[in-house]
Amino acid sequence: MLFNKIGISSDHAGFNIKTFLKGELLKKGIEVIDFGTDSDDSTDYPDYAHPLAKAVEEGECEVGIAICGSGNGISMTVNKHQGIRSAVCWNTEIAYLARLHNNANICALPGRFMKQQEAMKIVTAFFTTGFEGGRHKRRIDKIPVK
Ligand SMILES: O=C(CO)[C@H](O)[C@H](O)COP(=O)(O)O
Repeated sequence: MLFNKIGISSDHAGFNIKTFLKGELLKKGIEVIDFGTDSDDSTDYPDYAHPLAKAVEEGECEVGIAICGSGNGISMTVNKHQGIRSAVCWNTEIAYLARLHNNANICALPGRFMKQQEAMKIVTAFFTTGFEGGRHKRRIDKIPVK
């Protein structure tokens, strides 16, 4: 893994996968900061997305994992933060490209559409891939609204 301090958050639909991923990452000796939610009771994903995004933006966490049912709502929310590039990663190739080409700093997962082991393979691809830079750096520099 390229990162040692990871933030994680989810809504109720992502809670089970969050719990599983957190356990697996801790077993690997990675520090995990959990921004909730803390059960599968119905919640609103922005309440957990914004604290994660802030922590990644401010450097408290190097990168993050954000999980809701489809991955879309929580990814839309964290992407409102200027310093965040979140990608919905639904397979290992997309996760690899999100890092290699987009230098994504949050891996968003569709918790209702993947099994736990699949989610772990996806975050492993994300957290073991570096940014290629070059032409991709020029492009990501053009993403922020001036
Ligand atoms: O995927 C999501 C947002 O993108 C949410 O997890 C989903 O909308 C929650 O739905 P419900 O309140 O019906 O459990």
